[in-house]
Amino acid sequence: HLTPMLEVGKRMLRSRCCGDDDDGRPAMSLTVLLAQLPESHRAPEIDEIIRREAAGASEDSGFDVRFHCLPAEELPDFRGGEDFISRFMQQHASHAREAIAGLESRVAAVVLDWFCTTLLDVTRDLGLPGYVYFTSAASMLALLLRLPALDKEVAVDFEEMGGAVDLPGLPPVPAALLPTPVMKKGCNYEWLVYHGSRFMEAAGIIVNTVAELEPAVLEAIADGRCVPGRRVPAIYTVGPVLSFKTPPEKPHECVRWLDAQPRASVVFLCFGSMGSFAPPQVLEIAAGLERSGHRFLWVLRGRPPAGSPYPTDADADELLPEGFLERTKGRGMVWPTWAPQKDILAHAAVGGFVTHGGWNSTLESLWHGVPMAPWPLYAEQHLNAFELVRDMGVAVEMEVDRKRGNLVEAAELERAVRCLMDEGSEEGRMAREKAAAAKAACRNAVDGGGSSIAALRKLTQEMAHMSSI
Ligand SMILES: O=c1ccn([C@@H]2O[C@H](COP(=O)(O)OP(=O)(O)O[C@H]3O[C@H](CO)[C@@H](O)[C@H](O)[C@H]3O)[C@@H](O)[C@H]2O)c(=O)[nH]1
Repeated sequence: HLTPMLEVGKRMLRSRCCGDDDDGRPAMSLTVLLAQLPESHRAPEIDEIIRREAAGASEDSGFDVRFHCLPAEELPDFRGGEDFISRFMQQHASHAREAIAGLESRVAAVVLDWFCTTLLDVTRDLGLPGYVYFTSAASMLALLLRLPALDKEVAVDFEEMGGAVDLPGLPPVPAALLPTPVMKKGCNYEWLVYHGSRFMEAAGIIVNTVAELEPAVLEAIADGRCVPGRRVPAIYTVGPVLSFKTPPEKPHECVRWLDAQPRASVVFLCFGSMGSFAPPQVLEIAAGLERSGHRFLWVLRGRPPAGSPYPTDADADELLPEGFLERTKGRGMVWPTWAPQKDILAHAAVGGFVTHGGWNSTLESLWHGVPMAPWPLYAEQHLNAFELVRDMGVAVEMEVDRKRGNLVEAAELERAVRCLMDEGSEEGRMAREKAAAAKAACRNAVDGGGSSIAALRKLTQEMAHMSSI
């Protein structure tokens, strides 16, 4: 959530719509408030992002960007995860209030990550407009906006209800493809219902999507079809919000390997910041890739250690079938740790992407016109996969057995990879065409007169206007 949100902030500054001073410097600055976990629980990556951004942000955008870390608090009880972040945010509310009230510059608006809607109480008390930044697709936003009403209509678990859920702007969504906490009304369910209702109090909702990618869902939200009878906050589609760093002088090993492969010949497999598989599933993937005959670049991670959601580096020799690396030498590469996904998707040798369907990965793939085969694992990824295949047509379908821990058998992976990559595959051809059109839509959106630039401009103008009242 952090990286795209920072990028949005920088883009808002860059849009220079809050009126330039005479010397040409913009009058708008950005302060990033971070609620911190105690050091014992902090991911080192986060500290690294803060350090890097704090050092480079102002320089690379030429604007005033500051970080303000709120004092670390004792952690609320994590049992079950339910409401954890909301309670965490409640603990930080007074710190956030003090920090915002104590800022030297006049505050135009506060933008809250969508997990932090609890802090809308603070912005209301301070008389400031509170916007919500939404990190996922408009389809997920539509579901969350509709969830408080849906919750009253459906007394049982959605899973038990079976059938499909009517989500305006999308084909009926099978209940079995709803995000896990919604489907089972389990851990975090109440928390999602809570956010869905609080979104309605926001001054506006900023969404990391592109108007042209999800037109029907966005229209349904704007028309009030998700929350009948109430005025929905303005939606600002500002995506794709991707931050690109200048590639390193010495290309990454994965990129150098891709340099030696023919155009659009490699299928890339990567499963986000938290995706990893149990050893039996790894064997199925290996068998499927081997039998498909296609070239592949596979980011293989090891299971997370106890207490952490993040995978470890994989021990490829231990996990892979005997002789696999030998047999696939030359046409396959297994990368056992974090990979430079953006640079890989940008490479001309990549022709398809087997992805967990996280929204950032999806946008990165579409930005480069790479068609996908989604393999959803958790969060809202099943819904994303449904939208990518059934609505946008930028992906081919892969059968994922959700009842058996999102299992994909070797034969099914082989079929899906062939479908995505074989030259003669009609389904693959269609997905490639749609992905190419999506690429054009993404690039147009952030071009001079594009929809995302226009939305950013409108947003910053609105903020400037409100702060001057
Ligand atoms: O080896 C890797 C693995 C991941 N990435 C990057 O990590 C990010 C992953 O983001 P995303 O695809 O959104 O997946 P998650 O990290 O799983 O993101 C969470 O947040 C997303 C946005 O809300 C949701 O869509 C997801 O379901 C949720 O799991 C992307 O920028 C990738 O390029 C790498 O660079 N190298």
